Amino acid sequence: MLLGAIADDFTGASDLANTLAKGGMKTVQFVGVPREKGIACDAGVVALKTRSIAVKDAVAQSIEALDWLLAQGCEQILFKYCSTFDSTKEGNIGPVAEALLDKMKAPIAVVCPVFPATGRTLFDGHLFVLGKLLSESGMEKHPLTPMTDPNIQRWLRYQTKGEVGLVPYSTVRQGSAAIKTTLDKLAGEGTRLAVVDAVADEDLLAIGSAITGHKLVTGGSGIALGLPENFRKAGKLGAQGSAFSATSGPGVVLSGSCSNQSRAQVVAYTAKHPGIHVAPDELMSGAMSVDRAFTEAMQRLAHQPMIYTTADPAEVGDAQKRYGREKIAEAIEDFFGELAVRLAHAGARRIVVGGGETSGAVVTALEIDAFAIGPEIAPGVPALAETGERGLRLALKSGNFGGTDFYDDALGVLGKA
Ligand SMILES: Nc1ncnc2c1ncn2[C@@H]1O[C@H](COP(=O)(O)OP(=O)(O)OP(=O)(O)O)[C@@H](O)[C@H]1O
Ligand SMILES: O=C(O)[C@@H](O)C(=O)CO
Repeated sequence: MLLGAIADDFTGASDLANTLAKGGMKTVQFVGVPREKGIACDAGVVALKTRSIAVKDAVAQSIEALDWLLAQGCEQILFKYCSTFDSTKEGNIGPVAEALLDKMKAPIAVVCPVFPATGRTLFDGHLFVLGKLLSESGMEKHPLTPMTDPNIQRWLRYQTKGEVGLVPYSTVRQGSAAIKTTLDKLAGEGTRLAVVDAVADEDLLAIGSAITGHKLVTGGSGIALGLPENFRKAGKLGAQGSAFSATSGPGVVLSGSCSNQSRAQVVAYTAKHPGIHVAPDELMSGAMSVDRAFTEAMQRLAHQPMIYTTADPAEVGDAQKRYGREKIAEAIEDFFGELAVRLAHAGARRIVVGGGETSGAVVTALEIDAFAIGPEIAPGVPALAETGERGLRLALKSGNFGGTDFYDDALGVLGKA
């Protein structure tokens, strides 16, 4: 294993695995830190669910993943977080990045959430989503990590002990040598994390080349664009090949994401397929349960039903006020996890999930060990094949990824009924 990645959520892990596989690295996505040695591959992506947990737990789990990846021989480690920098002022990106730097005795790491294919760009340290400032993009209403400040340097400073630097776009556009010189200078001054501007894939390729040999890299999946080439140039990449193949069997969609794009996707999908809406009040009162949702889904299984809690920000806010943000999130995630297990047991073979936390809950409950990476369904979302005997096919969609018809497209790429 040459490149080891630690992803703070499951959709993010498959987003990164997609970029690395497309870049020509044989890539495997692991669910949590494996207990055994890894499957032979160029890049191993360990998917954690550390985005919204307590800082000390996020740090401990990330260090455990780091130790395992280093033991597999990884030369470079990538800490993958969200392209919308999902975190609170209290953590977790800064503390995890600093702990990884310390453990690896690395002088500096870049911080680059940029992902141009999905409209995430960074200029003067300010993050934009499809041309809108992060804090005006809808992300300011995120159920768990509302992003109310678009200035990534400032946001990260709340979270870190050390200084956070900036490599501005004026440097990035001069190319890889200028970026490297600036990063070396910042490192010499004691800066350990440097936010790096980028607006296009070619900027990410230049940054990728500038950070050849950096022990730690941090960012969204875009920062990985240029990394396979570094290993290729060094003659370290073998023949590529994916263990993914499509399957046949019933398909279901589980949507727990409440993002703008997810809401549009749910409307589009339920116009053509059965939709089973799960309201927080019904779930908390017991009027809706895993049993009931399962029965309703099974009656409609031939039509690829969607079970969803997706709701608009006012409804989410209401539920959070009534039950507490964490309590309602946990109840919904447990619900989706248990439901996925029941559906898989009853024959569902293709499962598409919307939302990172939701995907984490589902994949963990299904006790999947690892995934082979298949074709890209939409930017940032590959088809996945469980490596174990059961061989479920999944797609884990980040909240704001994919076009309006993503769910139909995804089930089609995973196989047929
Ligand atoms: N109706 C609802 N009311 C309150 N909370 C909800 C509701 N529906 C879902 N949630 C919770 O909101 C969170 C949504 O987060 P999730 O990561 O799944 O989606 P996302 O943030 O849009 O996706 P991503 O992180 O991939 O961008 C989950 O914890 C989920 O349980
Ligand atoms: O970077 C992104 O936007 C996604 O991979 C993600 O992490 C969303 O959960």
